[in-house]
Amino acid sequence: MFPLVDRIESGAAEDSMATQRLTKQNAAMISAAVALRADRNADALLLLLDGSTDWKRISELTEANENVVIVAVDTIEDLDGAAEAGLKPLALNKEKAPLLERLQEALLEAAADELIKTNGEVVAVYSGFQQGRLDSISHLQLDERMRRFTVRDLQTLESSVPLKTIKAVVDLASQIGREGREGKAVGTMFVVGDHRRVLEHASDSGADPFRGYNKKHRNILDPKVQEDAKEIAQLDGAFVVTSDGIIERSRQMLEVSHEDLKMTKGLGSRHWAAAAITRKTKAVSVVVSQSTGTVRLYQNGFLILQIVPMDKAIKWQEFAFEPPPQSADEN
Ligand SMILES: Nc1ncnc2c1ncn2[C@@H]1O[C@H](COP(=O)(O)OP(=O)(O)OP(=O)(O)O)[C@@H](O)[C@H]1O
Repeated sequence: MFPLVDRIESGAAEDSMATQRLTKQNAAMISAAVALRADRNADALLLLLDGSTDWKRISELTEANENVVIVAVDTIEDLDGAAEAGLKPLALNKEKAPLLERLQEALLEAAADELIKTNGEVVAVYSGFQQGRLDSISHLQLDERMRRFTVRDLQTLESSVPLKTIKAVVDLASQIGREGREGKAVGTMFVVGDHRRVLEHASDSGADPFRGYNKKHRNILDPKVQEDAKEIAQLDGAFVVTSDGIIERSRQMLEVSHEDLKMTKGLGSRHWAAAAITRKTKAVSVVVSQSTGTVRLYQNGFLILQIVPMDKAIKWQEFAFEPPPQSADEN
């Protein structure tokens, strides 16, 4: 009659799974957040948890049958049973990332899945200071500028490249645009799909660090490969990616004429090349602007999507007090 309970119990018994205990403290914090959500009439409640838990109990505590309750953990396995309990499960795949990055990713994913509006309000509960102990509640007002293409937007592109690949590339590009590398803004380009024809218009701009590796180590859906790509994105040239997500080449200069293209003023040669290659081939290109962090996606020579980055996430470790410059005092 209650297969859900069985599943939670058998799941919790597996050693490999991370769990979040529902202590009295944790339950009290969740109840407080539920009250705050109701008081503020926020769109959703977000529980950022360290692992699997008693989803049925969470569902009862949060009155999930009447409200949008998002439960975010790092791995999909830990969410087993959450959807059946009436919760909205989100796998972040951001293990060991700083808290704010996980929180931001949860909000972005929730907006992309249309669980919350990009200008909505969310009450979030999370462990801000001590793992496993829900000690913090935030009432967040999302920014109008939080734009991320929704899955529906992307589906219009699926004709030439599978949605899974485009989503992974756009996610990676958005991260590069938002985070840069070692404090510096980074611009880059990914040309995805129809790679043989793309390569007819490409030449090496330098030694290609991906060359010679087997496919497993070039799969852009793999988080480790994404980290490698972030490093290489600092170098000149484009990534050429197959439609199933394998980085075929990196550091490629594209040579394509763009005489017949119409483009927004102010965009430079990277953007022109990105648009032009999608005119000559069936590829989709995803460009990160170094100057603004904006991600643009081109298909058939046209701009299809534009994702303006959210305000950069605050990183605690980068906080350092700097006295105001002398000249400011003198003015
Ligand atoms: N044809 C091309 N193929 C691949 N990469 C290119 C091409 N043209 C330019 N780039 C890359 O783009 C970099 C920046 O060029 P440019 O400033 O003209 O581009 P942009 O479109 O204004 O981009 P951004 O907004 O990032 O500054 C170059 O250093 C080079 O790495």
